[in-house]
This record gives sequence, C-alpha cells and structure tokens, in this order.
Amino acid sequence: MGRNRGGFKEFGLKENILKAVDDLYFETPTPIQQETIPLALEGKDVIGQAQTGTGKTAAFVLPMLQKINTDLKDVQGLILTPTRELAIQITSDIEELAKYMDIHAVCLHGGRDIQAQMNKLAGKVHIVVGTPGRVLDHLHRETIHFGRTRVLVLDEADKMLEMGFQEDVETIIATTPRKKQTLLFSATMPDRVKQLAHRFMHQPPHIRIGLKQLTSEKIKQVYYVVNQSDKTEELVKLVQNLSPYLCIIFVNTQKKVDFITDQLLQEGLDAKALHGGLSQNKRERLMNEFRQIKFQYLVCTDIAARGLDVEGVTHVINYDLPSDAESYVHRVGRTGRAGEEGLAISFVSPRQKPMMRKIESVIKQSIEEGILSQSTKSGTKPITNVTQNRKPSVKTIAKSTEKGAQSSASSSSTKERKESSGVSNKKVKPGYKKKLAAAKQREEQKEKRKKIQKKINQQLKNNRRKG
Ligand SMILES: Nc1ncnc2c1ncn2[C@@H]1O[C@H](COP(=O)(O)OP(=O)(O)OP(=O)(O)O)[C@@H](O)[C@H]1O
Repeated sequence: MGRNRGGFKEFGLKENILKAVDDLYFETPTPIQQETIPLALEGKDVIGQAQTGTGKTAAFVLPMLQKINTDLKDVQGLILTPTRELAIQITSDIEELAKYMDIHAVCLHGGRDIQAQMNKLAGKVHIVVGTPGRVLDHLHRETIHFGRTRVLVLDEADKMLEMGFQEDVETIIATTPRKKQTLLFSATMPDRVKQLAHRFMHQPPHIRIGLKQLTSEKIKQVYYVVNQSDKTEELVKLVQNLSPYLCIIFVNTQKKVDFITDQLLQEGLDAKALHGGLSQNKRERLMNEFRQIKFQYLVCTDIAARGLDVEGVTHVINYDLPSDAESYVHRVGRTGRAGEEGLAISFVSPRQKPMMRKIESVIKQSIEEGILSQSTKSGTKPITNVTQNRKPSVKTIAKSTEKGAQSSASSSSTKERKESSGVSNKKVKPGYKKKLAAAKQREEQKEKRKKIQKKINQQLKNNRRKG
C-alpha cells in the first residue's frame, strides 16, 4: 500500500498508475492537478494555466495514461511541445509514470535520425511526444497516423505559436479525429492562444491557479541596472558572491552564450554552453550532465526556458532581458519549482528600464531594484539564504537522477528503457544491475554535491570575512 496518496486515489486512477505516482513521492495533487485531472478524466477539453513548476505535466499525463488501451497498437495520445528538450523531458516523465504499464511512448523531434524514428513508429506506439516540425514530417511520409488519437495535448502552446509553428500545429490537428479530447497547458496564456484554443476545443473550462501574480511567490526577483559594457564583469563578480547550487544564465544570442561561458571558465567557474547551434547529441548530453550536477552554471538561450525541470536550480540570471514578458515568466520559472525557493536576477541597461516596467505590469508584481555594488561586495542576504535553504532532498535528487538518466531515451518500451540505461539484464535477477547502476550514479552525485557545497561554504566564509 502506498504512503499518502489519498488525493490521487480519489481520482480513480488505475492501481499501476498510483504505484508509479507513489514511487515519485507525490503525496497530494498540486492545485492544478486537483482541478484539471477530474475534468480531463471525464473527457472534457481543458485549458490549464498555473505558475511554473506546479506540476502541469502530470496534470495531463496522468489522465492520458488512464485512457490508453494497451491492447491496441494505435497512437492514442499526442503531445506537442515547442522545444526538443521539453519533448525529451515529457517522454521521460511518461516513462516514470507509466513504468508499471505496457505503454509505448515515442519522442519525435528534429536533430535525430528520421529512419530510426520510422522504425520505432512501425511498432506499437501509444503516445507520441514531439515538436511540430518533425511530427509533420512523419505525417507527410505517412509513417504516422493520428486517426485513432483520443487525447491531444498542446503544451506551452503560446511558445509554439510564437516560434511560428501555428500552421504546422493546425495541419497536425486537422489529421486527428474530430471527436477527441484536447488539453492545453501553459503558465502564460496570451489572447492569441485562447483564440486558437476556442477554434479547436469544445467549450473548454479555463482553469487558472494562483494567478494573482504570474510568477511563483517562492521566486525572489531582483534586477540590477548595469551598463551593457560592464555586464560580463558584473556577472562574474555576482556569481562568485552568490554561490548558487545550480544556476541557469539566460543570454539572447548563441554567440554571446559561447562568449560568456568562456569568460566564466576563465574565472575557474564550472560552466557549459547550451544553444540551438549545438548538435542534438551534445544538447542532450549537456542537459543530462546538468541534471546530474556535473557542472554548476548552464549558460543558454531560450531553448532551456520552457518547461525544463531540473532539481537544484537555486538561481536564474537574465544576463540579457528577454524580448517579452512571457519569456521572462518562463525563464525565472526554472527556479523555485515544486514548492522550493529560488532567486531570479535580471541585468537591465538604463535604457531597458521601461521594459522592466512592462514585465512588472504583465506579471502583476513589482520587482525589487538591487544595488549591484553592494551585493557584489558583500553578498546580499536573500541570495545566501536561498543557497542554504535549497539543497535538494535525497528523495528529489534520486528522482532527478532517474529523470536525467532516462531523458535521452527516445522510446519508453520496457525493453528500450533497459537498453537506454546501458544495463543488460541477462543472467541476473531482473532489475538488479539497473538498481546497482542507479545507486552508483547517486553516489557519484553525492560526491559532486559535497564538492560544490564545500566550495560554497568556503565562499560564504570568505564573504563573511570580507563583510
Ligand atoms: N503532486 C506532486 N507532488 C510533488 N511533486 C510534484 C507533484 N506533481 C509534480 N511534481 C513535481 O514538481 C516539479 C514541477 O512539475 P512540472 O515540471 O510538471 O511543472 P510545470 O507546471 O509543468 O512547470 P513549467 O510551467 O515550468 O513547465 C517536477 O519535479 C514534478 O516531478
């Protein structure tokens, strides 16, 4: 019998789903799950809007799993996402939640061999998670059919439209049956998306949770006015004083991402660059390494802004201000997830102050202006507080290790899951080697965390001495 899964049990979810929920230590449904899961289980179309990091993924994955008939080999669930990284992560979440079911999920995105994807599609596939371009490509090749699709999810729909995927999304929707369920989820829901939603959905209730302000109360937000020419120097000083556990630094162009990463490396900081100019293999490897805390600073473009859920991100820094308020919401939402605390810092040039005001009006919250010279000299209180409070628990670290280890897998059949973990089960008790590998990985992570923490403690001591 599970621990305390009262709320999830009340949804009437199948026992093998509840068991997986239990394994993830989800004790009670989050408010968005509480509100949307019953409606989705009833078969209603739903628009779900809730702050970042509040469990929207499980809110659409759980009802979808409940509805899949594993005896059939048709694609019954389709999830479209704006970025490859997010498609991979959702596939990994499905693998976790469907681990006691014979459900086959395939992740389809660009940058991966199309023939290999076609081979997978020739077999049993219940759920497709993908980016619109590659999904459409398979439709054109007739290697995929959505004639029996019962549930369609548009995750981060506003980003898909912003990226110019509207036509692709509409073409894909046109190949799905009229009679199906459509679920649309995001933390931000501009009017354009609502209009699209109303064209494709049947009187969907719009469930909004905690939207007095768009960003989580758990994320402390601050901005500093910095001249363009001083930004890199100030960034280095700032992160040296912040001592984050894991930190994501958002920059607007690929070239600048590389430049800033180099600067951080030259200062002895453990940084890596992530952007769309890298090969798909490298992108996936980097994300896995970051999840496994193999480096501390992820410098990236907006490809990491949407939906990515990495345990232990204590700080987000907008080295460049994003071009719109929605992107700001999603970027800062990479920290302060699942009830944890986080600190989001933005560099704003004097000319960009009106943009900051606009962001404040959209997120319905005022953002504190910090004084950089003070914070870089002595380390500000909120920053060190966040770092100290924010070590991920053993439970959640174990969870994120598993997520990371699986996230490069593109298919979730049991057999392929074993292959993707690099563990052969021949001649040993089933699951034994896998458990051993996971334990080893956890041990390595613990060591890495210890090292980072030692560095942080040392820096904090130095700051105190200086202060
Ligand atoms: N009921 C629950 N109890 C505890 N943790 C949960 C629960 N539901 C989800 N989580 C965890 O909360 C974290 C955030 O969830 P998720 O990634 O689904 O957020 P999200 O709302 O989709 O965020 P974003 O808007 O950034 O995409 C994940 O690590 C997830 O495993």
